[in-house]
Amino acid sequence: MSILASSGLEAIINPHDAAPSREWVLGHLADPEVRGVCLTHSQPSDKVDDEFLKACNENLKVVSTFSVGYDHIDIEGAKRRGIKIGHTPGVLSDAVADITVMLVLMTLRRVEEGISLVKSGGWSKLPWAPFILCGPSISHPSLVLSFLGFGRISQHVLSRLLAFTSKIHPPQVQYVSSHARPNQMEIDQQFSDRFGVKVKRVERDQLASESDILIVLCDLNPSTKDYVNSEFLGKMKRTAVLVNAARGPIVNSDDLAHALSTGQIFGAGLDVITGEPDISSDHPLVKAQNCVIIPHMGSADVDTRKAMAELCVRNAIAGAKGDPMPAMVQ
Ligand SMILES: O=CC(=O)O
Repeated sequence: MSILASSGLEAIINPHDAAPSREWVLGHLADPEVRGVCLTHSQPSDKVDDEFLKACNENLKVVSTFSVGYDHIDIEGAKRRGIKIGHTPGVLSDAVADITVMLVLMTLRRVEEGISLVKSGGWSKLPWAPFILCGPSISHPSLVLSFLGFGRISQHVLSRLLAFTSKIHPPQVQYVSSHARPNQMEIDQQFSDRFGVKVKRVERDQLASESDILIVLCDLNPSTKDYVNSEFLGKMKRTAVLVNAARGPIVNSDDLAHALSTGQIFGAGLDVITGEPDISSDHPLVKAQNCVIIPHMGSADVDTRKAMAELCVRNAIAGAKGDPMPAMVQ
């Protein structure tokens, strides 16, 4: 029996194999029989804003998002109305870490350029030379590997990347987190012991100027929006690569496009981009040969999506019944 069937609750399911209209969503929210709603982070119909919250009938107890991120939800507004929020942390960490590592390697090794060369028929015209299509080495002896945000997914990425970096000269690992903790040295020592390399929290300037590989995996919130802007990019090494697998607006797209076209940084790998999914083929970042862009598919493996679906539904059922939710946003 499915989790839903055994819950004794009834579900109203979007009948179309496409995003529902906003009207359809808002219309159902008003129904006093509706106690909870499952939604995603990627559809305009699913934005939990003032309009959404005002449409909710007063018996609605829970909004459960099929995502770990919840920047599409007005958390404070929901709390004021007594609505709990569920999300899907943990179950997607491996899948997102896999795709992040893929973007790191593709960006360093100029795979975007290589693929376009083959597809455009340009390969046979390319004279071979020792440094043709070469990029910075991931096993470079003084590699600095950095993270903007060092939560679950970043830590999964670090474990994977350490399989590629030099064993003789291990990389230095640094990260920025929202604020230093009183026991920061102890925390960093625990990370260092766990990963077998030196891990330390640094400030923004150091993150910008010292990174060879910078991976963005933090929440989008007012303090991280446009965090990577022209001033930040201007401090980065010309050989550095940037990977964003978190949310588009953390990296300013215009500033990144400029940094890539002027050689201010070596390359970028993006699973997310401001304005997605409405990104045209003449967007400067899409056109940039030193930028790999994929359409926000970090968690897109079958087992992960099944696990996310299950957690999302379990959160909704528990929230609707007033039971403790498996993964509630605090
Ligand atoms: O971006 C994906 C998610 O938040 O799950």
